[in-house]
Amino acid sequence: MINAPTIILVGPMGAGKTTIGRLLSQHLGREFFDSDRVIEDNAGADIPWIFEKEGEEGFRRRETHALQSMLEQDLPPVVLATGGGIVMKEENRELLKHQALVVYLSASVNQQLQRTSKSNNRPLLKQGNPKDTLKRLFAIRDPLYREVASVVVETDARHPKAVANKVLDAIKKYLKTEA
Ligand SMILES: Nc1ncnc2c1ncn2[C@@H]1O[C@H](COP(=O)(O)OP(=O)(O)O)[C@@H](O)[C@H]1O
Ligand SMILES: O=C(O)C1=C[C@@H](OP(=O)(O)O)[C@@H](O)[C@H](O)C1
Ligand SMILES: [Mg+2]
Repeated sequence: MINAPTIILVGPMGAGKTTIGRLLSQHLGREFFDSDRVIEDNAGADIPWIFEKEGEEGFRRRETHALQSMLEQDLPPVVLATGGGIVMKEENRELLKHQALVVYLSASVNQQLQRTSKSNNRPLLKQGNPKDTLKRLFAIRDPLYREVASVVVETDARHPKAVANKVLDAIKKYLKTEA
């Protein structure tokens, strides 16, 4: 068990935030949340529906609200997976930097493409060429993920369990240097 604050996973679509977050929460005996699920539960609708009816702007408003309400609650430390675009708003980045231990799960564009190709629920990858979109988003967002993260873990060609172990090791190392 480690004595860390709330752990928040950031990174691009397909980095494995949802998958690794769940594994980490099980390992740490903590509750697991995913901001995308919180948004869907609050809206009573899924993400494609929200994008269709309210546009990306509406989704981002809901995302900030979900992040704020999660971090404002006086919960014991949890594991929170976020959506890939959470770093786009400065107010979100400020919350992330100051309220949690943030882990950036990084992945190459090819790996992101492979991992996102099986599902149909990411509206940003439904318009245009998905590889070009992922490349464009990576150029904008990679520096923002690095800005908010205390720890960066590369996920390419690693089984989810191996990634989760790597994250735990990286967190322990980070906490030691902070102590
Ligand atoms: N390290 C990994 N190796 C292989 N497949 C992975 C890995 N991490 C996640 N996946 C798979 O990739 C897909 C996307 O993962 P997900 O956790 O939803 O990513 P994110 O939440 O970052 O978009 C899922 O099908 C998941 O099972
Ligand atoms: O990168 C993004 O802007 C998005 C990522 C998605 O989450 P995942 O990163 O878990 O796929 C989801 O929040 C939404 O489709 C928008
Ligand atoms: Mg996810």
